[in-house]
Amino acid sequence: MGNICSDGCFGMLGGGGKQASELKACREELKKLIDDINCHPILVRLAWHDSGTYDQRIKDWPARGGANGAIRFDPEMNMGANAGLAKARGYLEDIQKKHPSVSWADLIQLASATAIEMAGGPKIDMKYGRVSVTSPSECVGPKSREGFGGNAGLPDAKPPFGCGASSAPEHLRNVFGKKMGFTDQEIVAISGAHTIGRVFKERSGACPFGYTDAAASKYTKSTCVARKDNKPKIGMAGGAAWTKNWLTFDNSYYTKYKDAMEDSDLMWFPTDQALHEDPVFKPFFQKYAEDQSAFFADYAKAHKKLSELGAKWEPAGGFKI
Ligand code: HEM
Repeated sequence: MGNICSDGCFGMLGGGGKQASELKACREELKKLIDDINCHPILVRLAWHDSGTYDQRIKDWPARGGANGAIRFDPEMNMGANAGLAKARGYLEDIQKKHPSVSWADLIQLASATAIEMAGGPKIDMKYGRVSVTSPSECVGPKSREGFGGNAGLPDAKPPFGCGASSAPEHLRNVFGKKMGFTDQEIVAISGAHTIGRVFKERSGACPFGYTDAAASKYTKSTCVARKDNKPKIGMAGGAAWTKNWLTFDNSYYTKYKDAMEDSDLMWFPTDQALHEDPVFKPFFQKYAEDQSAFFADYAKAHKKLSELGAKWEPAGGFKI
């Protein structure tokens, strides 16, 4: 019989103490921030790019990368793949100053999980207690990942792929499989995060749409409605999204991919296309299109895994809030 206390008992016994109550206070502040300025997507991206440096082939912390808060320091923040994310760090800075016992690594992951839920996505079974790195010298270098040309092995949306892969499926498996330890099914599930968010000319440069109404796509102008509750506000106008309701977390990334491929005001990268063309990815893509609850269940598991990659825990095993 499994040990039912392996993770959860810290939470059940009130483990984490002051940190747990401070994290709950942060969560309330995050909810208000997200509701006010609609920054759900950029918070999700910040957390994924903190975790996304993780390399399972490296054993030492923090050299192995992952969810350790290193993205807040310039050596990582200034990597090309992180363009635009300093804005999200700024949002969290004020909250962290008010709650210094909460680690940056935890705050970043809490913000992302809260953003997913607030956009209408699944509740993620998160745990906390991640230790944060404390200085820029603990960041991983852009070229530190064997087989990857830069960005600590974060993915490229289009060729040429920094790992030398000749196709998008091969690139996804190099990044998420070989480096980070995800299965093919988990790759398809976690990619569904693109059901929210946008691409900006000024950040990744991966689309012609940029800041302001003048440079926005049809679906990202300040008059557009994208939230699940249909509130008429989107935060900053501009960029282009994968879905029309890009502040709502649902399975439209899978159900409406043909729209995204055909409509020049929507985004669909070769790495998105790989998921419905590769013979092993495709059945999972179809399953998530047919069954939103299956997507939510698998997304929540993959997101939890991503949020814990490379982390060092205090107390050991972490705690629930
Ligand atoms: C499959 C590999 C992936 C590639 C190639 C990729 C690429 C990109 C690119 C180019 C952008 C636009 C950034 C900008 O211009 O501001 C973006 C945005 C975004 N990505 Fe990904 N991504 C990948 C996987 C993921 C994963 C695993 C997640 C989360 C779990 C994620 C979450 C997001 C979110 C939420 C945004 C929107 C950010 C915003 O609106 O500010 N992506 N991604």
